[in-house]
Amino acid sequence: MLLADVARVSREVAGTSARSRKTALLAELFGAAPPGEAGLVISYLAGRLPQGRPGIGWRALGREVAPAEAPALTVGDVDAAVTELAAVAGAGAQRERRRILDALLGAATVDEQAFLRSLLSGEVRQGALDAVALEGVASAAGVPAAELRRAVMLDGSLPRVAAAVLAEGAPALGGFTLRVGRPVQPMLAATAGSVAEALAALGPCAVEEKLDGVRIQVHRDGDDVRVYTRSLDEITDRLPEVTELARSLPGERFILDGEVIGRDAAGRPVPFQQVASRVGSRTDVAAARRTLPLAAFFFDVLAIGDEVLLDLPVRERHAALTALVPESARVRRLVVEDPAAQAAAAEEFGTETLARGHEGVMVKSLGSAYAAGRRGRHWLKVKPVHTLDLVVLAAEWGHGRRTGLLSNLHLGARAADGTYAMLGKTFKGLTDEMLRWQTDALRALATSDDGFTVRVRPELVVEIAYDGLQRSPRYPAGVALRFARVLRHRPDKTAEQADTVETVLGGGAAG
Ligand SMILES: Nc1ncnc2c1ncn2[C@@H]1O[C@H](COP(=O)(O)OP(=O)(O)OP(=O)(O)O)[C@@H](O)[C@H]1O
Repeated sequence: MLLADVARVSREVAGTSARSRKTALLAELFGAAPPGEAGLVISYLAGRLPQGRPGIGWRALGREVAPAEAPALTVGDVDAAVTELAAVAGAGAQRERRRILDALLGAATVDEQAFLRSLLSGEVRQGALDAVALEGVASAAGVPAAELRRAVMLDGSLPRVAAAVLAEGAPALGGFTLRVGRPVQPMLAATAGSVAEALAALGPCAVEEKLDGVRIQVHRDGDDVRVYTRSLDEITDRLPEVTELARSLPGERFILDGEVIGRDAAGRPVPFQQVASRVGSRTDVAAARRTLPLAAFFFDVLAIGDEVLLDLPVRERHAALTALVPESARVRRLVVEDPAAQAAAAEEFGTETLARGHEGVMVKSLGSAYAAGRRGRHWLKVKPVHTLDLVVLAAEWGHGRRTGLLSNLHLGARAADGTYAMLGKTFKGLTDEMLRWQTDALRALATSDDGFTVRVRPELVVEIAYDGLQRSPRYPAGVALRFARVLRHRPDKTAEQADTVETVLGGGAAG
């Protein structure tokens, strides 16, 4: 398929607000794409490169290259060039990348060049497009969107499922089922203001301790154990203690959902930052393990043997979990069959969980299924501090002790049209280590630098605490954050998972 067709449809989809029209445009494009290329087309439309972002600076991308007269470049050509770019390493890498880039841009028309530049720079990340693309694929392949959505949820990749269903039609969907070794999008939680509010909303429920660590999905198939993060990255090698635990359990094949935390000598949980830094470090895992051993606590089981448990209610999944995992490796929980009679006990469970140093509680409806990849209202988190996940839009160079470091962050929430509305700035809460880390991370995302402010691609998510909102005509949403402070960077989250202006204004933060 010609890149020109993808670039044209991308423009048309961005230019129309009617969802049905967007779906029709995409269905037509997917119908015309060879099934083998459909996955690439979807990725490009959403602004994603399957190879990840190649290390090309905005300067190199911005240079002028004489365009081709007529469109001839195919998406396959682009994919080959990006693969080549990604493989370049060693001395002279920059020159070699430039050569490949220039050849690619030189083969593209003016319109295609514009599309390629935004694709390679990552400026256009249309996360919202996946949902419409899914409907477009369903329509092009003649399958119900709900069935396609389930297959994508189980497989984790729309491009892969789309390629199969466009080639083989509905029968291909049966091939996508939960498999050990293929991570599934974790279920997410919404927020409740208090334990009482959560009980009132859910009825019979389980109140669980909410551990502030790193989410893990553990797959075991015989001796083969794999551990994935919530963004489905494999981290098996970094967590030998989890692998050992999984191998010791009385089941040959299963998928578990849980959290790893670190504990101090007194058994209290250590701050999240320490756990994240342990999980993030690839070097000398054995030494890191000695310094901070981690412990896994499971709260759900998604499959045992050939049986997929996702559609079973919490009550039954938990019975299966109890049979598989000893109490010492499960999160503590209180079953509340009768919310009216057990309100005080639930409240006390929450207070006691906080006293033991945990973040809050998770309240889960006993009758609910596991909604993978969804933030349903069946899991409600209750935390004393309200937080937001916002996207860094720019950062200002620091002064004094912070000279040479990117400090003051410009924070934005997702707006309905796919852009980001700035809600304020903050440099509070950042430790020296966080400043160094964010300076490197933001430099890699830079799109411009005027000596004061570095503008960046909107990709880095930070979790902030704030005291409330104040009216502010200077900001696009008409409000600004009061006393925002950074709690942590969230490289495990994508900008599409950040909070929206709507949640911020509604006061019901998702985080
Ligand atoms: N008992 C539990 N049940 C479910 N999740 C738990 C539990 N204890 C801790 N967690 C963690 O809480 C996370 C959800 O809460 P929270 O919203 O605070 O986290 P987050 O990482 O900011 O994610 P998000 O805001 O996207 O839900 C889960 O992803 C999981 O890592």
